[in-house]
Amino acid sequence: MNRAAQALAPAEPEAAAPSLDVCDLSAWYAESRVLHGMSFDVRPGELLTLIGRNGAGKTTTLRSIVGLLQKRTGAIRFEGRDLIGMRPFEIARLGIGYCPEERAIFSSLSVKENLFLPPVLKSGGMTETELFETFPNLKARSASQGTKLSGGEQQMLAIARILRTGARLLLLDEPSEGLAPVIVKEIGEIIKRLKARGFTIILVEQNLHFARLVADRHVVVENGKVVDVMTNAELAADMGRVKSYLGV
Ligand SMILES: Nc1ncnc2c1ncn2[C@@H]1O[C@H](COP(=O)(O)OP(=O)(O)OP(=O)(O)O)[C@@H](O)[C@H]1O
Repeated sequence: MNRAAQALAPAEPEAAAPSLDVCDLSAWYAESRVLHGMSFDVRPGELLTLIGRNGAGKTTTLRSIVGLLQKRTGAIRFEGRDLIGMRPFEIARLGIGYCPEERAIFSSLSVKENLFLPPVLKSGGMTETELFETFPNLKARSASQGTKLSGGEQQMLAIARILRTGARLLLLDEPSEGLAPVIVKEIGEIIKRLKARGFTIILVEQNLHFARLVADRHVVVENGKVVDVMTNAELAADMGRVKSYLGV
């Protein structure tokens, strides 16, 4: 292309700014330092997994993002705003939803009561109709008590609950844990649908097979640090690379 044509050519579109940008994040439980300078980013609409051995610091990373660990340094920018120094309720209001590993379903409340427990924090959250369309099993069980639900139904309820709040960035901690393969597949389909609706998702996951089915990129965590980042295609082409980190 000659110079005149170059001058007229449209500029390359800039890569989308990250939705979440974690930079040199360290975090402590009391005096015990668990994260040692974590850095990674997530682009809008992307599904990123955090994978690594037990105790690597994946859950702690999610808890640091949402402010449940207050002793943290570095930067965590969400849509350009630094979350370090903010309280959990302020972070939730920005549109970040956290679904913890223990699911935290209230056993004495019905499905519907559990669903409506967290307040709507931001506009754009799913309506009851949309939620029950996305989670038909929950509609059938809407009057059942939390204790009567299967593990898979509890997991679906825990995810559905944060979708009502208006969160656009979802942090999901091991949604496949302890569930039968057929239920894991259903959860995978739901996560794919949420991604198709434009949610940005960070998924902590030990189940590599599940992670491969839903993710765009994978961040490998070891001893509170990022030791590798790979696209889903790179993971599929070289499973040995990630298995060596996980020791499986
Ligand atoms: N409440 C706590 N107080 C003190 N140390 C903790 C606490 N929770 C976790 N840790 C420690 O922090 C480290 C990281 O734990 P974390 O739960 O983030 O790991 P993980 O990668 O999510 O692994 P897992 O899959 O086992 O949950 C571990 O050494 C763990 O023992």
